Amino acid sequence: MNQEEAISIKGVSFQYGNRAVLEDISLSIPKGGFLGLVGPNGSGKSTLIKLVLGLLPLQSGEVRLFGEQVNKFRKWDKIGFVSQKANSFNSGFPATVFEVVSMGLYGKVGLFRFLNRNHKQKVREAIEQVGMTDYIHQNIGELSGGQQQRVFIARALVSEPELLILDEPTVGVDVTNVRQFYDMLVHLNQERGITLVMVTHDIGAMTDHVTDVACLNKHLHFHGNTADFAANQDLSSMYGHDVHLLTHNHSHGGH
Ligand SMILES: Nc1ncnc2c1ncn2[C@@H]1O[C@H](COP(=O)(O)OP(=O)(O)OP(=O)(O)O)[C@@H](O)[C@H]1O
Repeated sequence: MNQEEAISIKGVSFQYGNRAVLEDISLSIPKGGFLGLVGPNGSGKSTLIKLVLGLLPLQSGEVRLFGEQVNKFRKWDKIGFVSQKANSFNSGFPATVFEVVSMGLYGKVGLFRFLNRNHKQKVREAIEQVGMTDYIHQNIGELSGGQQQRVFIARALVSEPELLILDEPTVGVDVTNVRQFYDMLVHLNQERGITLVMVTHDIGAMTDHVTDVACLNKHLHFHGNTADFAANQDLSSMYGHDVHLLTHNHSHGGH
């Protein structure tokens, strides 16, 4: 058992009915890492995340969180999760940014109206960490997709997690804001030391920011640092990195 690992996955296979979707996955994420988990539609990414979060029962293999087996793990406030379906509030939803982020403390304080000064300060700090202080009293439904995602990250941050798992957080975020969004994640990772796992299709922006990449398609095809991923021509083109290189060259005058 290694206490330096936030997540340790060993020999995990999973099937829905008799259909195998994960086969013999072994992958560990050190504390302080920033992993991008990539793979095509239906490759098993969400299934793997659900197994890590204890939302699906293990069929074979082992998952440990901070050294503890997932089925015995109890310190769920160490782990934040933001799903791709998070930003689905309509414009009439009657809750402000402050109220939505406060919900991240419900596990601790029971009800919103019982928030004490210390809790309110934590809520304000989480909102500041994601750069949304100017919108603190605005209704969540009136914000853009990218702004809503920031608010959901603040809600996950308010209980001061050590590990944050993000499932396709840039879906619905427009291209110009994606880079800022990644910059914010890098800040959380480097300045706050929060371990990040990010499931994404967005290979281009992702490889500029994460430290490690895992490529999943039922099997784990690759796990290593970003430079090794980029240097592997077969993997890069299979998982879309060539698209990024073309765009990159173009933005430097098409040389
Ligand atoms: N509850 C379920 N019952 C049966 N099959 C499922 C279930 N959930 C997912 N699957 C199937 O398992 C496979 C893996 O799904 P999963 O959601 O893990 O993939 P994914 O990589 O997250 O996909 P996407 O990128 O499209 O979100 C898919 O073929 C999917 O149809």
